[in-house]
Amino acid sequence: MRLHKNLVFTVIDSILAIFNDGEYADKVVARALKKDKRWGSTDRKFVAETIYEIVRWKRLYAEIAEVKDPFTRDDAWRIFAVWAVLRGHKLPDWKYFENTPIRRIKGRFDELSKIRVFRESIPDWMDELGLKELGEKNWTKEIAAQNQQADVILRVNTLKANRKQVHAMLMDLEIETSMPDEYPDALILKERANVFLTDVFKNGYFEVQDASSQLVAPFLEVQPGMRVVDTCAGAGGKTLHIASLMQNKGQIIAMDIYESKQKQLKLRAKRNGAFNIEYRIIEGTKTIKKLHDKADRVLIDAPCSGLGVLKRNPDSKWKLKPEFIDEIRQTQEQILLDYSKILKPGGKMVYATCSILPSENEEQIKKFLASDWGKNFIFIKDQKILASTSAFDGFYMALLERKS
Ligand SMILES: C[S@@+](CC[C@H](N)C(=O)[O-])C[C@H]1O[C@@H](n2cnc3c(N)ncnc32)[C@H](O)[C@@H]1O
Repeated sequence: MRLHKNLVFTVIDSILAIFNDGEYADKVVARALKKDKRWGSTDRKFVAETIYEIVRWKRLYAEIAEVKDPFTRDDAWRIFAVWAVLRGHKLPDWKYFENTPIRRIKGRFDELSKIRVFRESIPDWMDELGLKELGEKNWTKEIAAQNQQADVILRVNTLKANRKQVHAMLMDLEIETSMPDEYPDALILKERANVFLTDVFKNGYFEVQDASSQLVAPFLEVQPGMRVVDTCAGAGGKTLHIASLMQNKGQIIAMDIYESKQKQLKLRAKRNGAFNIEYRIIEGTKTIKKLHDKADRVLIDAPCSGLGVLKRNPDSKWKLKPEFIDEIRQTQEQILLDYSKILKPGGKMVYATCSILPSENEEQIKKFLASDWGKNFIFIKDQKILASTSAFDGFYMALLERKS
């Protein structure tokens, strides 16, 4: 594809906003795509994918381009030139590309590809953490897998239709999907498409949700008629899945500390036709105490480092800080102790994260079970999902039962 100036200018503006102004890549991409109504699907694809690729490979490209944070506009052009050369584009005769050292770029790429932090384009601290927690062999495979572009995966809303029906509805719109055996409600897009624009989406027949994430709600073993508390519901990816598994029978209490996320969940629930959800904002310990011993099932989809979902959020490589991971581990520990009290004796609870670090996952569960309160619980099973073994997001989930 020929490089078009207005598309490339948009990419340059966008990467500067992400790298220098700390903006989130998804928001910047959404804004960039609204810039010019005349752009066709190929143009939009170029803008979105190029921004994400440059974000993903920032450290490698900056090293090859010999530029350092914070980037000037000229630096951003040099980074772009590295991207273009490595992707095999013929550089147009624009002034920004004068004197681009094409052979040197390729040579530096070959050299730096021998060193993991550059090849996989990650900060040193992240590499050290991954090595310490997963060991050399697993970390090397895992970080490589997390640098692949993520598939677009849908979860069929079985309150409205079954998977075959939604597959057919999308086929009518020339959106081809596959139906993986191990994920009963999932449809995987064969080619990327903006599914949010379809009436099938607007009428609530599916949500976009990674395949690994789709394993969490079934892990909780919910049944229609139960009382289920989703303690960290956020915008409700898992709440909506639980609602469909419960066939709208029983009660779901969706909680979070942020009202803005709950607002999104309310809109999604309406679209999905999920009627059995009550909403609560956690304002302090009182909100939790009122629910002590009341639930058949509790889901703790805990806040975490997100180190299992770098495919989807490559800018986390640059935004995440080790201090944040230390803090979030403490939050996880506290949440497990506090929110597990919501469970009735005999009830079951799932603790889940989208992290691949044992210190946020199985080690948190071990610590909980060894605590005074944790002695009231039985460990039933857990599942550790790496992106390198599943081809989907990295996730962890553990099922515990409160003793009767
Ligand atoms: C992994 S996200 C949840 C994703 C959501 N369950 C879904 O499936 O879409 C973790 C959520 O925990 C919330 N959170 C952070 N600290 C919390 C706390 N102390 N109590 C409850 N929720 C908290 C965050 O606002 C965030 O929405």
